[in-house]
Amino acid sequence: MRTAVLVEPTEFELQDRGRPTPGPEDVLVAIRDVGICGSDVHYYEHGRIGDYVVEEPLVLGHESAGEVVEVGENVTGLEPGDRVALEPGVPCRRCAHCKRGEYHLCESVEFMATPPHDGAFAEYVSWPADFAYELPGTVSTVEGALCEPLSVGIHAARRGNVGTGDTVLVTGAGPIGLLAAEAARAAGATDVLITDIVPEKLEFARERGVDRAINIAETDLETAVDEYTDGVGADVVVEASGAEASIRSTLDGVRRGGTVVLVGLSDEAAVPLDVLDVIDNEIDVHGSFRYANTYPAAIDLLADDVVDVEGLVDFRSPLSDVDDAFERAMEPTVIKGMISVDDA
Ligand SMILES: NC(=O)c1ccc[n+]([C@@H]2O[C@H](COP(=O)([O-])OP(=O)(O)OC[C@H]3O[C@@H](n4cnc5c(N)ncnc54)[C@H](O)[C@@H]3O)[C@@H](O)[C@H]2O)c1
Ligand SMILES: C[C@@H](O)[C@H](N)C(=O)O
Repeated sequence: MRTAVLVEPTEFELQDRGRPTPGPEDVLVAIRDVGICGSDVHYYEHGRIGDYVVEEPLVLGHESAGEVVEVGENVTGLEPGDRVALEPGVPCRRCAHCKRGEYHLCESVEFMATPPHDGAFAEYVSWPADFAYELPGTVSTVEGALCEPLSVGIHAARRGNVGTGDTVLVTGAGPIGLLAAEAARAAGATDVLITDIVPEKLEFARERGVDRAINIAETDLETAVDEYTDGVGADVVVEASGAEASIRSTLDGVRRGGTVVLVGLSDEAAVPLDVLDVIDNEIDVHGSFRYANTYPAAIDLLADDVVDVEGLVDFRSPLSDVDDAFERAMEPTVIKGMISVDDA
């Protein structure tokens, strides 16, 4: 099977690899669509993300969906011909975190395209059937693949306990910020504000329906949020840029007694936050890492046309053009590039 393998930073090789054989609990999936995530681009450019270092050739891509072509002998509920979205992180299912339902925190999770685990830029992937979610007829495999970043957004909204009537400020209008904003809206937020420093990103966010798009390169965040909220501040701030200045400014946007959810991954592990501000104003600061139990909700949001993920897609490239696709994905105005594996 054709497989795009990152052999060196900025160098993919199209290899012919053996088609995997599904184990008794697995499904063999003919991959159709795979999103290019910022983390894929980071591995492509730098060969590492923090402590995760690409030491052996690695197959990237963890936002994927396709068609089941074979099922293991113990698999029930899925059959050849079903279209599925693949949840990329498979936990041990036995540890205390798994048993509490927070399986994304499992220390033994194997996450696609995170060294040393291969991802989905390949014609076939064998995957545990309980992490393959059937897509209804109205949900495309492009949408199925983008259940992954949508899941990050849903989890962030859940971590922020976003509720009916809330005002939510999202910082950073990349795919994660946009989908966090739309997940917040779906959770009941009636006012959604977003920031960025790239005018095209802000214009796009406006077109997708945010109530206020703030260019933080030109406008003071606190002033803009105060103006919108009559000096109260946002109930929930979701930080989705990873920029240090933005992480620090979350406390300027949140109301007293509100919640800050940190999603964006800073290049620096330590970012100063004013803890006296946190204490005095009783701010809840929550980390948000990947997701658990979100795929069914993501699929429902797509099936019900509550969230439009296809509108985020700037281009779709065949697997054979993976190098070019990654170069395009790095352009600052691009939101989402996709690889169409079956078009190769
Ligand atoms: N915690 C998790 O589970 C998780 C999952 C996926 C991604 N992430 C992280 O979330 C962040 C967003 O991911 P993405 O794919 O949307 O990235 P992205 O780079 O496409 O988007 C980030 C956006 O932030 C904007 N930005 C930069 N500086 C800013 C500032 N000072 N204020 C406001 N906006 C600013 C950029 O212009 C860009 O539009 C990244 O840091 C990524 O690593 C975290
Ligand atoms: C969650 C996922 O989108 C992220 N890129 C990760 O590797 O954790």
